[in-house]
Amino acid sequence: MTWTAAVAGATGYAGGEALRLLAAHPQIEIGALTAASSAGTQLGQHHPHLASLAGRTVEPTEAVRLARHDVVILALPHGASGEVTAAIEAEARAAGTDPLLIDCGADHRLTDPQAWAAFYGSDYAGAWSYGMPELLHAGERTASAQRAELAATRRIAVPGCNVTAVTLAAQPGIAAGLLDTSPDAPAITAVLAVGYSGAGKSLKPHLTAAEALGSAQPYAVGGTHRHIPEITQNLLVAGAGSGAGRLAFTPVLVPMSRGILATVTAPVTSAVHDSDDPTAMLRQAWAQAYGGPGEDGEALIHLLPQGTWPTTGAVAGSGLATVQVAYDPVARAATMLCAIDNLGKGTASAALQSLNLALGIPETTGVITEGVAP
Ligand SMILES: NC(=O)C1=CN([C@@H]2O[C@H](COP(=O)(O)OP(=O)(O)OC[C@H]3O[C@@H](n4cnc5c(N)ncnc54)[C@H](OP(=O)(O)O)[C@@H]3O)[C@@H](O)[C@H]2O)C=CC1
Ligand SMILES: CC(=O)N[C@@H](CCC(=O)OP(=O)(O)O)C(=O)O
Repeated sequence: MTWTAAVAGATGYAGGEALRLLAAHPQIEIGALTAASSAGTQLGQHHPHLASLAGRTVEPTEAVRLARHDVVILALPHGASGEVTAAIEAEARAAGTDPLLIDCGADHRLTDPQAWAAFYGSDYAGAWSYGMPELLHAGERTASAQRAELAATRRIAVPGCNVTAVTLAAQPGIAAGLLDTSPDAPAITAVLAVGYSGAGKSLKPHLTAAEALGSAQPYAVGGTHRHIPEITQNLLVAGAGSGAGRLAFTPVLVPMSRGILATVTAPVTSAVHDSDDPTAMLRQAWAQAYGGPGEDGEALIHLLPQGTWPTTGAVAGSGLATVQVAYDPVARAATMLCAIDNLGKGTASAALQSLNLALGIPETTGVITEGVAP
């Protein structure tokens, strides 16, 4: 069986990566490609690497063009996609169609309208099923509840890329009750090295080569990044206590086109630091969630052998995440790392996994499971 898929925001980075994967998906036929200012141009002008789609004409983003497809992937600026998804739903109701809608933007991720208002400010568009199949729910040691939800939904919100890296790094320790997230515990701290493509393709002075090459640039410092409530939301789903609400999050732009390396530290419980082998205790929880090195487990999340560290280079171009956890006896903390490609596991691969689950086909169909090196 095949399904038609349209991509809105096709000329952007996230839309382009979704198309790269869809073009190789055996059960997807690519339909309308839409955008805004670039409507009327050919896709090859924007994505010369997408050879099979180079001659396709970019259309305006209009609900009537999108709603006739089986699947619509939206990769639009946040705030824009909420309006477009509402228009597609209205058009689909009128036409008697029921497209699977997958939004790569932030508009449908947050379940708390107040968190949306505090960090985004535009009208709240409502929460959809969260497109992270590996998200652990409280009480789970391997992920199944989120997969079940995605298999039964027609509306999917793809996670933010920084959120994905932090959540995958830390959630096994939360779900196993090994991290101290009690109300008075020290804050969880996340510092991320992030690549430029996370900021989208539009021209920004701080992203020109003259400003960015050879320089590391922190941004959204001091509790202001809009991904903070989304990370907290995930950690609470995984079973965190209210202390997880005091997440200290600092992203730093570094000179690479793609990639995120998240380093997350959190205090461990007394059960961990009083144990004979805290490292083994921590690693066991991560291995249970994802599978240990060389073992079966999550197909796209790899716990590395002890003492080896995730790198962005090893996951570039793929849908993989690599993770590691170490015990810091001086800080009485777990140091947890995760590397992803922001456009891979951070966007398009997560969208494709969710699409596959919702259509009832094997979850990793079309997802790239090997990196590119050097
Ligand atoms: N880049 C990343 O790593 C990640 C991005 N995302 C999310 O994906 C979405 C897209 O991001 P990204 O690809 O980086 O952004 P880009 O700026 O690269 O692309 C934006 C796309 O949206 C189109 N567009 C802009 N405004 C409108 C509008 N009002 N109506 C219709 N189309 C519009 C643009 O068309 P045109 O070229 O014609 O202007 C372009 O195709 C965002 O919500 C982003 O937050 C999520 C995770 C990671
Ligand atoms: C480098 C850079 O600017 N990165 C973006 C992350 C983009 C992302 O995750 O997308 P959403 O907008 O869909 O949440 C940021 O930090 O805001």
